[in-house]
Amino acid sequence: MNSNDTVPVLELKDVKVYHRSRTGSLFRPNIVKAVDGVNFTVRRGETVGIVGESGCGKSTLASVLVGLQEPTAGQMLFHGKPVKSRKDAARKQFGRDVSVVFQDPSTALNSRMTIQDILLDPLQIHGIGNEQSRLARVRELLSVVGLPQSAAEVIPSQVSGGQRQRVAIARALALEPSVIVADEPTSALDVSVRAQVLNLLSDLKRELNLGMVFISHDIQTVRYVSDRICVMYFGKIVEEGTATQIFDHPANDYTKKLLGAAPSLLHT
Ligand SMILES: Nc1ncnc2c1ncn2[C@@H]1O[C@H](COP(=O)(O)OP(=O)(O)OP(=O)(O)O)[C@@H](O)[C@H]1O
Repeated sequence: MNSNDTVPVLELKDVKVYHRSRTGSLFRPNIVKAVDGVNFTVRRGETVGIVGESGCGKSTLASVLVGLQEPTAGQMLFHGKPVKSRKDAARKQFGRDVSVVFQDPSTALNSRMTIQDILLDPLQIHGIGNEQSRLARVRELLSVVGLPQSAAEVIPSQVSGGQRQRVAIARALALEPSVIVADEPTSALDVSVRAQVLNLLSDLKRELNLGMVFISHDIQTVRYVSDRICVMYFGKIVEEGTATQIFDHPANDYTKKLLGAAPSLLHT
């Protein structure tokens, strides 16, 4: 870890995301506290897992972390500085530095573009290099995620689900981010390829000194990849610790319940 790694790439301070629910009346709306006062950090070189049941606010938190959702209250810091509105100049750097891998690569990738064009897209949008260097970067990205060079020529539906998620990971890496937010990245995949994709993410984190936010409803999967685990319940982080602390000495009743209900690794 060098000195830059001591400042979190992303930090949330008492972040809240509240929605008006469809129930309730105009005068007395019901408020859904999707994220309710979350403090969170992620640094380069660490994987922070966020685990909790469906509806606890994981995806909302992910969308705040990648800049898709403005918090109702609280603050997000990027390399120690507040991230302001979408028009803020720092947002461009933010867009390069924080990338996302979604649950389902079938919907996350443009089905009509070749894999080469999918990987060229972020490089072109950010005006990186020339045509030749961009094509070289595509070849490098394919190799980094363990895909054959021939994959460049085909469209996403012509490769397997696991390979499609590798394409999504390659796209997330294209701009050399500091942090990747992976929201249920293995849940839509066949059980037989989940461990391969998890191992790829862990290897990339180590080799590229990435920060990783790994979000899943499955505590065993989170344990497999995470250095630190945050347990989420009804919009709040109710417990945080290393995998050993959480698994061997859970302090919170909800964590204990999650552990009690945890199915065997990677098989949900
Ligand atoms: N735009 C919205 N309007 C109203 N309620 C919302 C909105 N977005 C999310 N919610 C509610 O906020 C809560 C948290 O949702 P979120 O999708 O973040 O949870 P989650 O833990 O990711 O669940 P899942 O794993 O099922 O996606 C849920 O009760 C959800 O219904």
